[in-house]
Amino acid sequence: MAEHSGLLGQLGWDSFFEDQLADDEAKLSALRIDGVHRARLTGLVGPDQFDIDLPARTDTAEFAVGDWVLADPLTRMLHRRLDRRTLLQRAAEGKRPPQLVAANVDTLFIVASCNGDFNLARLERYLAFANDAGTNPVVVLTKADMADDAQDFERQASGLQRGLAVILVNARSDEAAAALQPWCGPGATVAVIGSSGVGKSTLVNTLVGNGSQQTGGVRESDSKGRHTTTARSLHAMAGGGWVIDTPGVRSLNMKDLGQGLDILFAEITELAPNCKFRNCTHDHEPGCAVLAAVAAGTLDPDRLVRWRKLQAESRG
Ligand SMILES: Nc1nc2c(ncn2[C@@H]2O[C@H](COP(=O)(O)OP(=O)(O)OP(=O)(O)O)[C@@H](O)[C@H]2O)c(=O)[nH]1
Ligand SMILES: [Zn+2]
Repeated sequence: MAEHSGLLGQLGWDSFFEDQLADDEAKLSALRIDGVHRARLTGLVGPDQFDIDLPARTDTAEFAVGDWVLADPLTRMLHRRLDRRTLLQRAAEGKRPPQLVAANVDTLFIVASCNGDFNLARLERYLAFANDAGTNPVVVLTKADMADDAQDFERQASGLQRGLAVILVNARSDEAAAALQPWCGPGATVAVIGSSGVGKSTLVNTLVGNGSQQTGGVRESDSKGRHTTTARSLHAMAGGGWVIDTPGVRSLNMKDLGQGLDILFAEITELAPNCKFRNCTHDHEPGCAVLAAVAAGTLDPDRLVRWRKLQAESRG
């Protein structure tokens, strides 16, 4: 697969995927899935998009945009999907399995704006979701150009999780792309989530560049050399790397977000072993280290209330 290493690397290929190859798989092509349809998958090899030939009974619902697959280099017949580094998924109704939304996203830009819609509990849910998916969350606070005290929003968001990066931007300005460049660049994959109207489209357009919603010069041709038009889900960013923007990512809602709480609430998680009872709910129990921390003023009582609520939901 050496002949592809440059192009593959730009698409996000690295040793995590390379190490999964068996000896007899070295001659296969690696493609990055950029389109998942009912009976069809498309994948990128460098800048070229191909239809992937699917064996009978392949369920495309088992694939997500951002997945890496191996295929025959000539026929593009699917061989197998590689293990994922990260996976964004949505809770389904009832006992149905979760719906796959995007795979191998390195960084999730959680977008909120510096105005009356700003809501810490909502940000916590998005953070829990990012943690659960295995992605690195970065909070992007838009409309900083319209706020009287944008730093105050930044301060509040920064307190939500240890080591959390919080970036103030005007999503309409190219400076936003520069500020987010540490998480972009060749080989990086990002996705953007957040409530309606916070500036997700605006931010994606700024990251892609040139004011166009275009796709970074991706050519479209199927295995027979026919040109096809497919809604693109993986957009090349001007500074390198890819942003996944799909209806699936955009419509993630609160119901989908209730896991990954241990990382988000590390200050609570770390106190719990000091509680007298192993199954302490930090609500009323004697000898509770968490309640003691609240009483001592070292733990924010609002955080405990929100933790309890999310905890109950995630068990729900
Ligand atoms: N001044 C300013 N306006 C912004 C900024 N970000 C977004 N906007 C404006 O806010 C409005 C909503 O932005 P969108 O990008 O459509 O928001 P969205 O999150 O994609 O919204 P949905 O499609 O409903 O999910 C638009 O009019 C943008 O121009 C910003 O940082 N500063
Ligand atoms: Zn306790």
